[in-house]
Amino acid sequence: MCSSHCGQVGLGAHTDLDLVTILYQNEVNGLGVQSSSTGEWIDCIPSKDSFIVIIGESLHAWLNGRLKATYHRVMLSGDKPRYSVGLFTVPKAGYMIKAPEELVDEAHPMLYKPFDYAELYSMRFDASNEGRYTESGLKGYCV
Ligand SMILES: O=C(O)CCC(=O)C(=O)O
Ligand SMILES: [Fe+2]
Repeated sequence: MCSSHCGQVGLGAHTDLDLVTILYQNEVNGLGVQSSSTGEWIDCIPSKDSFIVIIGESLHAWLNGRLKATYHRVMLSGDKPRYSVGLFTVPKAGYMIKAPEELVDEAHPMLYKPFDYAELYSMRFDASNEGRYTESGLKGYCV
């Protein structure tokens, strides 16, 4: 059975800005991840005792694009409440995120200029919070 909000977006499509996010949810699904190759949305159906690991934009930049930041969203379904807790790993303010030399060469030019995570974060999550769902906070900020 599906209530009136079924199929509505609970949390819009976004990437996380941090390094890595670790999510744990109750047994009500709703999280979807987008395939970076096909654009297709894939329902995430974790087993009861598993964690979901999401690559954030900062790790994507630090690894000079070797891993992609995952677009994800939450869709509403059913009547049971969904609970989800997240551990967001973030660099301390003042530390610069910069791809190491080993990952930068002619075939892999540096994708992003070095940046301070705290500044990137405050740009996206300003008072309006509108930046939360911008395409990529990182691209606007430090390409
Ligand atoms: O509710 C979830 O499982 C995802 C939450 C999320 O993507 C976020 O807080 O950035
Ligand atoms: Fe997220």
